[in-house]
Amino acid sequence: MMSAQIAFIGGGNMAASLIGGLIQAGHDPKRIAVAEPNAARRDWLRAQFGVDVADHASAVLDHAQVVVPAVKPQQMHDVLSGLTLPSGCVLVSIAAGIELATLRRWLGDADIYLVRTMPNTPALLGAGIAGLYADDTVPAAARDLASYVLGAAGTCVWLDNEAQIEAVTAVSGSGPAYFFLVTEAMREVGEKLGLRADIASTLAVQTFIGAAKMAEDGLAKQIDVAQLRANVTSKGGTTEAALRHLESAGLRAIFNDAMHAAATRSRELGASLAKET
Ligand SMILES: NC(=O)C1=CN([C@@H]2O[C@H](COP(=O)(O)OP(=O)(O)OC[C@H]3O[C@@H](n4cnc5c(N)ncnc54)[C@H](O)[C@@H]3O)[C@@H](O)[C@H]2O)C=CC1
Ligand SMILES: O=C(O)[C@@H]1CCC=N1
Repeated sequence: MMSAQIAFIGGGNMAASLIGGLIQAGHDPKRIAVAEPNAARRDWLRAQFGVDVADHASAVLDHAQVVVPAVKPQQMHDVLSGLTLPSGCVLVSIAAGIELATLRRWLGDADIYLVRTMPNTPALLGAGIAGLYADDTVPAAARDLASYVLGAAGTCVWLDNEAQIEAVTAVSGSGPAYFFLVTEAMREVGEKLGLRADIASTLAVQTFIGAAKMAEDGLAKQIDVAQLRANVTSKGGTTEAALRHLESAGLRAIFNDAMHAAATRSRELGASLAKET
């Protein structure tokens, strides 16, 4: 698998995260080719990763065993409908919302295997998690290639049905942003409480990192995050005062609404793009 030729169409945030993960896992950068229309971004990709870059998709598809279109969902139809894909390759979709049936329609009668996935940006550091789905027509070898590309950048979870990708999008695809927002808020309040900006920022980010490491350790040792939270919360203490406020202000309901909005948006995106094309 380390010798697989992998083509990315689009070299933006998510492509860079997956490429970073692959290279960190030892994949030869010369066996990764990226098509990216933006010249400054091409220079950055070359300098950062040592991968082959081109300005056009057709220039990166030669001998590709895996093709990852990493453009915005709204650009996907134009990009895919103009492509001649190598026969037998695996197309790994990372696009939010777009259903396999729509992708298949856009690709016409291309003789390829389709895998729909939802990764996340911590892939850049090998700390990603992705949900993957393929239908019964996709053989094990093709699934293994998709697992290799996303697994190089973190953990892979295969799903039972395609609709579950929407839930994955709401939890882990968009999820890093929720934690970043909380960290931003904590940093701002730290300043309001009298800390220097740089100190508030370091405290908030390092707390996020420390809590994430404890949660990871808990996952391995089967200590639930609710238990970890309880361990911080002394009876009658400061954490209890803060958590009581978060709970009574409806934090769980806010997350419920926010994550349902993400899942709904995924469905809407898919439906509107399917209708337009
Ligand atoms: N950013 C994230 O956290 C995640 C994004 N995704 C999915 O990844 C895909 C890409 O998203 P981002 O990387 O965030 O977007 P982005 O905007 O950072 O990257 C898109 C890249 O595609 C390039 N591009 C535009 N037209 C092109 C064309 N015709 N041919 C080749 N390249 C072209 C752009 O110049 C840009 O560099 C989307 O479909 C999104 O749903 C999935 C999971 C997480
Ligand atoms: O915001 C988005 O649409 C993409 C998909 C998941 C994370 N970013």
